[in-house]
Amino acid sequence: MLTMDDIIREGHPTLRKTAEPVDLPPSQEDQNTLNDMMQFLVHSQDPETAEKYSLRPGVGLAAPQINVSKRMLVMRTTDQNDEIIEYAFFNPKIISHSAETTYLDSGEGCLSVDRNVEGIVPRYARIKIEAYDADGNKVVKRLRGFLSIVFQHELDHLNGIMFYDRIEGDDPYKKPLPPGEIIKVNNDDG
Ligand SMILES: CC(C)(C)[C@H](NC(=O)Nc1cc(F)cc(F)c1)C(=O)N(CC(=O)NO)CC1CCCC1
Ligand SMILES: [Zn+2]
Repeated sequence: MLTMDDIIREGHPTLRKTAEPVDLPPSQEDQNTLNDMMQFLVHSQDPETAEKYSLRPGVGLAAPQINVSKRMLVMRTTDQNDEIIEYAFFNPKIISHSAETTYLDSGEGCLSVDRNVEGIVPRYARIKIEAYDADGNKVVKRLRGFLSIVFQHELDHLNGIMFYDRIEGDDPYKKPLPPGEIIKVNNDDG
């Protein structure tokens, strides 16, 4: 089973690489890896197992975080109706998104980051995604809310992006403008 020892931490070069697409239909090895990743989330969300193995309660995990530079990610969380939602995807991508952005008031953390980083992480509020499930079947889904945030955080890991890359350096708590706001541009040769 995967434990925190298998999760690489910031500074490890794999976290800054762009992960390679997975050949489809997926190999037995890639299917096993995706399953191991989902089991990590299941174990991390079970209080007894999490305590026994000192697991942080994960809601998402991307393959580069276990030093597998392949385009695979898993998510396990509850939706608006408090139902458990499990997504295990090969070659996920965002095919369209809202202009509107959203963010977690508490900011974000990461299983690969052993420190608190303050600040707003702007994410698209609603996204339409395309991916291939554990059996290699194409899925198209629309995500919003927390599910949308988790997916975007995990997808960033496939492109070598860490959540704090998206925090505005000068003003970490700067709230993103709602779409349609007039943005004043200084025409400095005017
Ligand atoms: C790093 C950790 C803090 C364990 C984080 N969990 C988390 O954010 N849980 C959470 C947040 C809520 F807003 C409400 C709630 F019920 C539970 C997490 O698993 N990840 C996954 C990760 O590091 N993937 O690479 C970080 C999250 C930050 C935003 C989305 C994923
Ligand atoms: Zn992360």
